Amino acid sequence: MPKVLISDAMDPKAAQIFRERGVEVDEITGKTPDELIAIIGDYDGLAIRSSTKVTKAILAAATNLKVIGRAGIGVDNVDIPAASAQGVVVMNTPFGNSITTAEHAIALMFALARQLPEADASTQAGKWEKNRFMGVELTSKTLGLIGAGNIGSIVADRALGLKMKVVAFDPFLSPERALELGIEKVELDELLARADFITLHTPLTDQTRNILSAEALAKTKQGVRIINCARGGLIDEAALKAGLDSGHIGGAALDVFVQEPAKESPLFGTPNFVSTPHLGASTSEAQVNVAIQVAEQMADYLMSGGVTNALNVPSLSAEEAPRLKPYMALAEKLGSLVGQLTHGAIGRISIHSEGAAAELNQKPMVSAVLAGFLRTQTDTVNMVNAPLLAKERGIEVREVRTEREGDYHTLLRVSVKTDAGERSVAGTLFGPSDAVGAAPRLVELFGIKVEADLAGHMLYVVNEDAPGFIGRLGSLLGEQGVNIGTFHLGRRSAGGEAVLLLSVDEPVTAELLGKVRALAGVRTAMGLSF
Ligand SMILES: NC(=O)C1=CN([C@@H]2O[C@H](COP(=O)(O)OP(=O)(O)OC[C@H]3O[C@@H](n4cnc5c(N)ncnc54)[C@H](O)[C@@H]3O)[C@@H](O)[C@H]2O)C=CC1
Ligand SMILES: O=C(O)C(=O)COP(=O)(O)O
Repeated sequence: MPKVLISDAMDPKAAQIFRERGVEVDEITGKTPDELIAIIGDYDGLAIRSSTKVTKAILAAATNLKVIGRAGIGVDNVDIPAASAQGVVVMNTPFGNSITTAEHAIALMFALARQLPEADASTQAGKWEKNRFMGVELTSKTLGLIGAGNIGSIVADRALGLKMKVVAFDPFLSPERALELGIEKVELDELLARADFITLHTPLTDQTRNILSAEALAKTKQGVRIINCARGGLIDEAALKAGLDSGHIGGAALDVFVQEPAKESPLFGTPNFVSTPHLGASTSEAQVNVAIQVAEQMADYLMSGGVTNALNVPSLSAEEAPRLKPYMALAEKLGSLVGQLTHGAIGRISIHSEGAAAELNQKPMVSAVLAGFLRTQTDTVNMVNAPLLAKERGIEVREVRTEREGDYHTLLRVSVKTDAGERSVAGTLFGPSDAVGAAPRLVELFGIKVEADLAGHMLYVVNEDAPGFIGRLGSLLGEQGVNIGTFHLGRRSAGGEAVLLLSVDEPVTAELLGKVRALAGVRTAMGLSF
C-alpha cells in the first residue's frame, strides 16, 4: 500500500480521500528540515502547502518518493529541477484557491483605503478617534495589476465591479485577452505613474524578483497604496519601509514576506502598514477545494499512474507512453531552453519534427514544448493547459513535419519569433532507434552546433572565440568553488561567436554571473535550470 505524508496543515478531507482510495496516510506538520529528512524515506507521496520547503537535501533523503502534491498554486518552495532529476512528479491545484486569494487582495485594498486595522485598534482601545481616520473612495481610482493571470483576472473583475479603472502590466497578456477582461494593458512605468493602488499577482521568478524595487517605487504616484498577496521578494521591503516613512507611499498591505514565517520585520508598527500571515488561500472553501483535488490527483498517480496538473511530466495514455516519453522529455527541455533564453512577448512558436519524430503523434510533443516554454512565466502551466495558455497569451503555434531524415535520424526543432528575429534550438535522441530508453540531446543552439545534455543547473555563456578564454572561465569557477559536471562547447566560426554550456552542481548565483560577465570576451552569461 503506498504511503503519503501530509506535512502542512490541510483540510481533513485530504486524509479521508487518501484512505478511501487505499493510500496509507500520516499527518505530521511543523517538522524542521532535519526531522523531515529523518522520516521522508518512508513515503511514496508528500502533500504540502507553502510551509514545507522541499529542498535538494530533503529530496535526496526521499528515496521512495514518487509524487509531491501542492495543495495550492505556488511551487517556489519545491526544487523542481531536483525533483525532476529524481523522477518525482510535482503537481499543484492551479485554480482551487484563486477566488479566495483575489478576495483577500480586495479585502486588503479596502483595509488600506479606510485604515480599518488602525481604526479598529483605536476604537477598541476606547479612543473614538472619529477625526483621525480619513479614508479614500475606490470608485474612479486606478488599480495597477502586476500580473493578470488567474488571480489577477479575478481581482480585475471585482475591481471593475467597484467602478475602478484597471491597468495591467503583464508581458504575456495578449491585447485580445485584455480587451475581454475590460482592462488596459500598459508598460510597467506607465502603471507606476498612473496607479492609485498597485496589486501584485505574479509568481516569483528571476524576472519578477524585486519588480517593485526602490527605483520602481520612486516612479509611483505620491500616496500610492500597495498590496502584495502573491510572493515575498516581489517588493524590496526596505524600500517599501522608506517610502512609507517618507509619506510617498500612502499605505502597504503584505500577506507575504521575503522571510516566512515573518515573526519580526522593520515594517511592523509602521503607520499605514497592514499585514496578514500568508492568509491569501485561507478560507474554508478554498482549503476544501485544494485538499480534495490534491488527494485525488496524488491517489490517481500512486494507484493507477494517471497524471493530472503535473508541472514536470506530461500527461499520457498507457499505449503511447513508452515511445513518446523520451520525445516529450526532449520537447520540454527545448521549450524550457528557448523560454529561459528569450524574454518578453513571443508572437509565434514553431515546432518542426524531422525523420522518425515526424511519424509520431505531434500533439503531446507540442504540448511539452509549450509547457517547457511557459513554465518560465507561470507556475500553473501543465501539459493539459499549455496550448490554451499559449493561445491566451496570443502565441501562434505552428507545427511542421518533414518525414525525410536530415543530418539526424530524428530531430525536433523549436523556433520562436521575437522582436530580434527568429531564433531556434534543435535536439535529437541518442540511443535505441525505437526511442524507448533513448536520451534527449541538444544539437543546435541559435544556429551554433553544440552537443549537450540539458539537465539540472547549467551555466550558459556566449563569448568571443579567443585563446585562453576557457582556461580563465575554468579558473574563475574553481576559485568560486563551483564544481563542473559536464562541459559543452560550440562556435559559429573560428574567432567568431562561441557558446559554452556547463552543468554545475548548485544553482548559478547572481554573484557568480556578475563575475562571469566581467571576464574579457563574455557577451552573455545566464543561469539555466532543467
Ligand atoms: N497569498 C497566497 O496565499 C497565495 C498566493 N498565490 C500566488 O499568486 C501567484 C499568482 O497566481 P495565479 O494568478 O494563479 O498564477 P498565474 O500563473 O495564472 O498568473 C501569473 C501571471 O503573472 C504573469 N507574469 C509572469 N512573469 C511576469 C512578469 N515578469 N511581469 C508581469 N507579469 C508576469 C504571467 O504572465 C501570468 O499571467 C502565484 O504564483 C502564487 O505565488 C497564489 C495563491 C495563494
Ligand atoms: O497557493 C499558493 O500559492 C499559496 O501561496 C497558498 O499558500 P498556503 O497553501 O496557504 O500555504
